[in-house]
Amino acid sequence: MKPITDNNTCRDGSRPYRIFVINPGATSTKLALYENDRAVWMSGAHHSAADLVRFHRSTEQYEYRMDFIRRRMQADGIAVGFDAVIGRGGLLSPLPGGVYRVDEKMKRDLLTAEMDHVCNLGALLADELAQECGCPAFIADPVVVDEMQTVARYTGIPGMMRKSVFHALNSKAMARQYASKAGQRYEDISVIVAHMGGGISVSAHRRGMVIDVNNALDGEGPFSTERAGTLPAGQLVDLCFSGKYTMKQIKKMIHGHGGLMAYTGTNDMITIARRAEDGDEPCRTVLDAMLYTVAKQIGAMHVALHGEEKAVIVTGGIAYSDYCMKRLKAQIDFLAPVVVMPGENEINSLAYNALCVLTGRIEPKDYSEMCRTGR
Ligand SMILES: Nc1ncnc2c1ncn2[C@@H]1O[C@H](COP(=O)(O)OP(=O)(O)OP(=O)(O)O)[C@@H](O)[C@H]1O
Ligand SMILES: CCCC(=O)O
Repeated sequence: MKPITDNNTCRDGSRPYRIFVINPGATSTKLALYENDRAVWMSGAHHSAADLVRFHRSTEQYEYRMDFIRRRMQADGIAVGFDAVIGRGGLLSPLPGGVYRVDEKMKRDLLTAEMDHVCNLGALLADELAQECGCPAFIADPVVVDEMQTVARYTGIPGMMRKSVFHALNSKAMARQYASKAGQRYEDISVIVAHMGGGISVSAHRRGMVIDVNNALDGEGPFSTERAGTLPAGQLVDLCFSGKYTMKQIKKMIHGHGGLMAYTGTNDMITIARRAEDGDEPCRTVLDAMLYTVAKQIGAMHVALHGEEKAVIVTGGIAYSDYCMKRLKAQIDFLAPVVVMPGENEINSLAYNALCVLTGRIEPKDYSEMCRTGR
């Protein structure tokens, strides 16, 4: 994170800003307390499948996650007294990137969101803690950031438009970090970012705007450790009408039990890569196939950017895998320099965004107003 050197204390200059960060993930909750740009407390845990199996929709996990947060805070003596609370943004209406104040409409929209993902809880959890201490709650660069160019929105069926749903927060943060290290502004360059986590999104960033990206949640693009990616439409239709599966079962094949999980029985890339390296031929072939779909998607974004990208950034948990990175790079390094930035920077960038609001460097956007006027 870029260090803050000016105007980074409370308005009266007496103490640093206290920013509480909540990042609910599919199988984890990550928490942090920042004083200005410094993390003074970090906590979090993996939630086991056994713990989560009783919940049908992610929003049903609200009490469970809030209880987890309070227990972690209590255990480490973190009192509720903050200048801002910021959470990961959820599946709202499509929005331009930026920081948004949590408001009543946002909360209602998250509770009734068509698409289900636990990131829908970020704003709701943040709001409860913020209300308790009378500070503002925010989200930043939610997964629905939509800056797609018009031609990227079309499908071959009128009325069926593509949606921009991707790892916006981390992808933009990594692209900014790359630009800053190269002595440039994110707003002045083009880059491709491949986020390889539980889902995989490959986004084309042109001068600060993501002009095209695969919908990582809804059957588009590469297949991933647990998602099916783009499927042959005709065969999918046949499967849906075969009478063998319920809608819920088909959705599970696409999202959750698809991809490498369906072929290998695990969604853990560490295990899968080890098996491939140890000579498990079927495992190696399907992993190669997944990496091939990622490489092809990167090629597509290269075209979207007219080949003007300064780099292809590869990020997310899978970017830690030397095995995967070596095999991916070999397929794409003729396009542009490949920069591997493993892991994710979500907690850090959420805190940074909140600090920018508190210090007046970012004007938070009004979600309700944005929905009403489209601006
Ligand atoms: N050191 C590592 N080597 C190889 N793979 C790793 C390593 N660490 C994590 N992974 C893999 O990364 C994947 C998870 O990545 P990440 O934590 O970015 O995803 P997530 O937060 O669960 O989902 P998403 O990023 O889609 O929201 C898992 O398949 C995990 O096995
Ligand atoms: C769409 C971004 C979140 C995910 O893939 O899990």
